[in-house]
Amino acid sequence: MSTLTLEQVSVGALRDVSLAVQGGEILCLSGPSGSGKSRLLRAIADLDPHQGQVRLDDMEQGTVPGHRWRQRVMMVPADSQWWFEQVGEHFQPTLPQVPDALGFPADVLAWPVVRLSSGERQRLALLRALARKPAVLLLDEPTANLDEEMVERVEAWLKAEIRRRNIIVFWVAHDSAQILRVADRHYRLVGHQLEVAHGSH
Ligand SMILES: Nc1ncnc2c1ncn2[C@@H]1O[C@H](COP(=O)(O)OP(=O)(O)OP(=O)(O)O)[C@@H](O)[C@H]1O
Repeated sequence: MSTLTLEQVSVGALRDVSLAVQGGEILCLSGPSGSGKSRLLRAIADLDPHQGQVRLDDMEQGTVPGHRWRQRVMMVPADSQWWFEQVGEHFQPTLPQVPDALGFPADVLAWPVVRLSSGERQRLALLRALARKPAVLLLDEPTANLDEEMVERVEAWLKAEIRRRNIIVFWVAHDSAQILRVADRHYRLVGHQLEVAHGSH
């Protein structure tokens, strides 16, 4: 089972974050808007300059090219990017099974990207990331654009996939009910620190 280790990571206002997360574990991050949650995810993905070390098992972030690191340590930003015309083109070479939990009709992979709503983009971005078999998933508010029923469906699907594949997960969330449902650990960004959230389990 893989382990992601952060040693004294500092980015923006956040100082000296040291922790380790195991495969299959979901670490939720919450905190006020602008406190640095996305920046921490971007640092872990090697997308933002930072201090300190990030290691996936024996692979040091600084010793591999960024694109190779991100094949293993994959960020799903709140606003996903799509560069081909059709949805299915983003899933080459192998088209995935689209799980019922995502609520799409069978022909979704043939849809043009321009027709996607923000919630559809978000659900498909999660499917796209999982299809690439990452060791680590960095999820930035992965259900922010979904209605209440879809939030719980997507959450349950994601959680099952994370457990089944032993993926290491950082999950930025604002909703305390969601955090209770999905988190194995919960940290809050407070000033310069990452603090264990009260009631964390
Ligand atoms: N590359 C950068 N250089 C300097 N400042 C930055 C950079 N990227 C983000 N910031 C600033 O760092 C702070 C934290 O931003 P971040 O996007 O991590 O917040 P957040 O906690 O994810 O907020 P939200 O909940 O609103 O998404 C913000 O004040 C933002 O303007």
